[in-house]
This record gives sequence, structure tokens and C-alpha cells, in this order.
Amino acid sequence: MSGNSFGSQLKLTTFGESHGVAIGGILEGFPAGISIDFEAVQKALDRRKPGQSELTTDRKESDTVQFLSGIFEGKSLGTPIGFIIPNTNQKSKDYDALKDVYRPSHADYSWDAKYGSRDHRGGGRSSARETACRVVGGALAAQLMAEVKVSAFVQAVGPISISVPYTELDLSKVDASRIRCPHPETASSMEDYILKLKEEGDSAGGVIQCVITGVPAGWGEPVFDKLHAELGKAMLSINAVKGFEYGSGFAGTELKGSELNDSIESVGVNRTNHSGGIQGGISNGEDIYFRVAFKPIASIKKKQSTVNKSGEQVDLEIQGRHDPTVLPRAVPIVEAMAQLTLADFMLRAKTNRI
Ligand SMILES: Cc1cc2nc3c(=O)[nH]c(=O)nc-3n(C[C@H](O)[C@H](O)[C@H](O)COP(=O)(O)O)c2cc1C
Ligand SMILES: C=C(O[C@@H]1CC(C(=O)O)=C[C@@H](OP(=O)(O)O)[C@H]1O)C(=O)O
Repeated sequence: MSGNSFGSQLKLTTFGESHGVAIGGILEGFPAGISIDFEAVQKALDRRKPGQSELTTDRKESDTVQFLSGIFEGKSLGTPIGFIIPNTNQKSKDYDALKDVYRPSHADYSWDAKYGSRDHRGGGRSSARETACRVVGGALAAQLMAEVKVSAFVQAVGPISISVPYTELDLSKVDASRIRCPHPETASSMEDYILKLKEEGDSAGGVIQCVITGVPAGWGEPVFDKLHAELGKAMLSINAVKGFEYGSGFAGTELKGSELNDSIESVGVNRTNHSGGIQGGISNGEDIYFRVAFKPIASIKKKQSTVNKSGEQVDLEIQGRHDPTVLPRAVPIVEAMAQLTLADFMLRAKTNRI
């Protein structure tokens, strides 16, 4: 299996299945001499871990990370940082009924078609459990970029969305609601909507917006490795992601050039930021902002019709501990993938000019 690594200069490789002994990762290219803030890493993991509230899966994991290498006396050595997170609360019996039955819109059939066999328990390696390792990598990457602030929040759940731009939101309040939406009235409607669908045995999708401040002009490699292209890959590699747009995105196509162009006030300062802080694949020093679309969770209790491995029709009512929506737990995953992408480009930028 290839494709378990992300990044160029700073590279995260992850391994492990949801119901195996542990998941883990190796972060290569992390510079030596950095004092590691272990508390910040655990705090990020706590925001992603399962079992947080009735808006998330009931699986209870402490997601305590154990560092195995690359750190000595609290500082990075410049050598690969290896780590594991034990799996402690698997309920593999929940998946017995799914061994030979394909869940609609999960990864069951496509994995079987590709590999001929799979660890069906908890979705195996296709489970979003793997994303805990990305959060460790992201929290370490963030420690290389003191000036950069990455803030994600839930902007929409199903048909309910925040109607004001991010510039009018207090992003320090994201964690004030369980859904991680910084607009209190909208957050409450979002939670009601999710809980109603959960009661009906259904699930909800939505949109996460991410805002990044403090990136200087000059990060991003302008041909294949454009900053927005790598951010797009980072986001689209997260489980259940269906779309990515940055800056004016799809809505910008309805404007004229004269309306969309960011008119220039002075060198490095624009009057608007429809570009989303990226021009020609390179950061221009303004806020970077993008949106990520997540589909509703595939594993729902509501009756669905599917087939088993032998091709027989089966009625399926999925049991087990599933998230009614990915959104609140996906917020720290989006942040982590953005942090990994940015730190990689920060290190790459250091070789651009002597
Ligand atoms: C934070 C998070 C939690 C998730 N929890 C579940 C879950 O409990 N049940 C489920 O069926 N899918 C869950 N997913 C989505 C699946 O992992 C994903 O749909 C599956 O791997 C198939 O991949 P795809 O939807 O990207 O095609 C979750 C995704 C994320 C990001
Ligand atoms: C365990 C996590 O989330 C899991 C993601 C997931 C899926 O299909 O992606 C399915 C569920 O797995 P299980 O049935 O084993 O509880 C979630 O709980 C986690 O994020 O750490």
C-alpha cells in the first residue's frame, strides 16, 4: 500500500488500523532544537478524540500519545519523531454483521475490490481513527510557526449556516459550543438539527471554514506544488471530504473581473481579499481562508438496501458507535492538515533565495 505519507520537507507518515493494537506515525524533517510543548499536542488530540458528547461517537479513547523517538530532554533532535496512540476501546463485535456486507458509501467494497481482503473491524485503515496521527503531526508543525494562527470552525450543518463573514466572528469562541460554531444562535440550531437526525437513525453533513493569519508573502511553490493545491490535497485526503474551495471559490465565478479583482492600495496591501491570501500559488501575506465540504456519515441506523460479497440483496440497519456528523471532530483535523502543509512550505521557502 503506497500513499501513507504527506509533505515534502516536513513529512508525516501514518500507520495502523482502527481496531489494531495502536495507530501511529513518523514525522521526518522536523528541525532540531525545538522545545516541544507536549501539552499543546495532547490538547489538540483531546479536541479530536471520540466520545466527546452526544454529537460524536460513543467510543471512548483517551488518545494519549507516546513519543518513541526524535525528542530528548524535551527538545527535538532533528531525527524522525516516532509516536503511537494505543487503541483501547474497540468493540469489534459490532462489525461481525459487516464482515461480508458492503456499507453504502463507506470504503468496504472499494477496499475489497483493491486488496481482495481487509480488516473490516471499525473500517480498518479506512477509519477516521487514523486522523489522530495527523493531529499529532499538525500540533508539532504548529510549534515551528509561532506567528501563524490556524483557526477552523463549523460554518454550516445541512441547510443551517452562519450568515456573516468570518471577519465578524470571534474565533476564540469556537470551543464554546459542542459543535464548534462560534455563532451561538446558529450553533444551537445546528445541534438541534444533528440530534433530530441522530434520533431518526440518520446523519448530517456540513462545511468547515478555516482562516489562517500570520503567513508572510512567499510560501508555496508556484507550478505543481501551489500552496492552494497542497492545501486542497491535504483537505481532500481527510475522510468524508467532498469539496474544497479557497478565496472567492465557486461563488466568485458569478462576479465580473472588475468586481472580483483585489484592487491594490499599496505594495503588499489589497483593498479586498477575494484571492484568499494566495496568488499564483504563493502566499501574498493576507489572510488565507478556505472551506471544506463534508458528507453525512455513511454508517446510519436507518434501514438501507445493499448487497453482500456474494451479490445477494441485504437489508442493513447498522449498529455500533458512529458519529452522527464528522463536523466537531473534523475541526482539529482541518487545522492539523493546514499546519502540516504550511510548515512544509515554510521550510521549503528557506531554500528559495540565498
Ligand atoms: C472525524 C471523523 C469521524 C468519522 N466517523 C465516522 C463514523 O463514526 N462512521 C462512519 O461510517 N464514518 C465515519 N467517518 C467517515 C468515514 O471515515 C469515511 O466516510 C470512510 O472512510 C469512506 O471514505 P470517504 O467518505 O472519504 O469516501 C468519519 C470521518 C471523520 C473525518
Ligand atoms: C474511533 C474513531 O472514530 C471512528 C471513525 C469511524 C469511521 O468509520 O471512520 C467509525 C467509528 O469507529 P468504531 O466503530 O470503531 O467506534 C468511529 O468511532 C476515532 O476517530 O478515533
